[in-house]
Amino acid sequence: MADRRRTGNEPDPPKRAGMTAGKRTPGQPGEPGTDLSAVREQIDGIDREIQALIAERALWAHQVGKAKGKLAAAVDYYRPEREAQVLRRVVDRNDGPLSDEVLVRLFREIMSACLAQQEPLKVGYLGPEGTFSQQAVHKHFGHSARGLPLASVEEVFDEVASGTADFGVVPVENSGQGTIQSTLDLFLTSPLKICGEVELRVHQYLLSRTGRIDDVERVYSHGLSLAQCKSWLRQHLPLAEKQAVASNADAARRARNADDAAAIAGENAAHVYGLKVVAGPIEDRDDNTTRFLVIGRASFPPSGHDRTSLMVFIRDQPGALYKILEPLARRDISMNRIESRPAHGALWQYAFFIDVAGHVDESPLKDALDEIDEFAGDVRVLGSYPVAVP
Ligand SMILES: O=C(O)C(=O)C[C@]1(C(=O)O)C=C[C@@H](O)C=C1
Repeated sequence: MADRRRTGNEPDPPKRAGMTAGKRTPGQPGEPGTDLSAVREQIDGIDREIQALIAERALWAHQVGKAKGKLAAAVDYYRPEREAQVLRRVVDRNDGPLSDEVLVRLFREIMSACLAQQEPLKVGYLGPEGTFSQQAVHKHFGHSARGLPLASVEEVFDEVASGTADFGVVPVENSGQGTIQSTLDLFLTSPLKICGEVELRVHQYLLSRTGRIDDVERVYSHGLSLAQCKSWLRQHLPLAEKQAVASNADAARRARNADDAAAIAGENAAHVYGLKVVAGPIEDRDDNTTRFLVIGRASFPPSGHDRTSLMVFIRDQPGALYKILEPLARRDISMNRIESRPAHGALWQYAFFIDVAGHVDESPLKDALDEIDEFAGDVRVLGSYPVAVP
């Protein structure tokens, strides 16, 4: 490819050319039927159009960058609310044959590449490479973002807070195992904001060097992954020793060093660590899904379909929680999560993590929070962010 680095002085993006000449749709009169070379000619023509349109879109996205003015860094060009709106429109327009998920993935990659024209985003996650957290980074930010594998979820918080990473992606709950308390607790002392959520269907695989189940005497994995495959393990490897380690990728690394060991991890860990798939998917529930939060240093405007995470400190007094929840209920604001954790620093005080529908800058949530602030106090908004697009 020719070097087309941006100087900021490029001409305005070109006017759209009409590009549908000669295009046919399968099943319509005049289409080439099953004549292979004629069908491929159609595909070649469409590819030319797609490529020209992607290039044109990239020019416009760069123009948007210029419209935003001279900003400090790549992170300032990122607009999660706008990306969510673009993706929701993709889903609304979709009449098949490709699934919503596939089209969303393709458009995310296009936006990711468009944004990286300014400079790729740096996104911290629980490493090493090959973890589900890394998959969540790719799902949300596309492959043009630069992933920073870190040693712990705590380190992800630290690197985002210090500015080394623009954003971080941290696991917060699993459909079968519930909330990951250790992640929630980090919000108690962190100033960071939640600016997105990612839902990832998690498929677990048993991986080993030999690929033979009869060789397996030890199984390594993250504690949560072992729990997600408990029945399968009981049925197929009842005698093997189960050992919880820091991450699934760490498990894969260990399995690489011994013929009698196996790891439970995502299928891509097999490629990253040179292991064979013994069995999979082996998760007990076929809807096994992990929800991740995107953490950053800034708040973003509404996208039209948002969720807000609140942290509420409650003293041990009658009706304290009711006073917080009543203004929400009276306004029909739906609440899809409430979780209590001991508040750090004071004995028998609790922090409630509450997820509600809506954005803090919009009614009715804004009015409810104003009322709660006046009467109940001690409510921290962890962030308002677009509801995950599939
Ligand atoms: O619309 C914007 O603000 C853009 O910067 C363009 C664009 C896109 O490619 O559509 C790129 C990055 C942003 O995160 C959101 C959208």
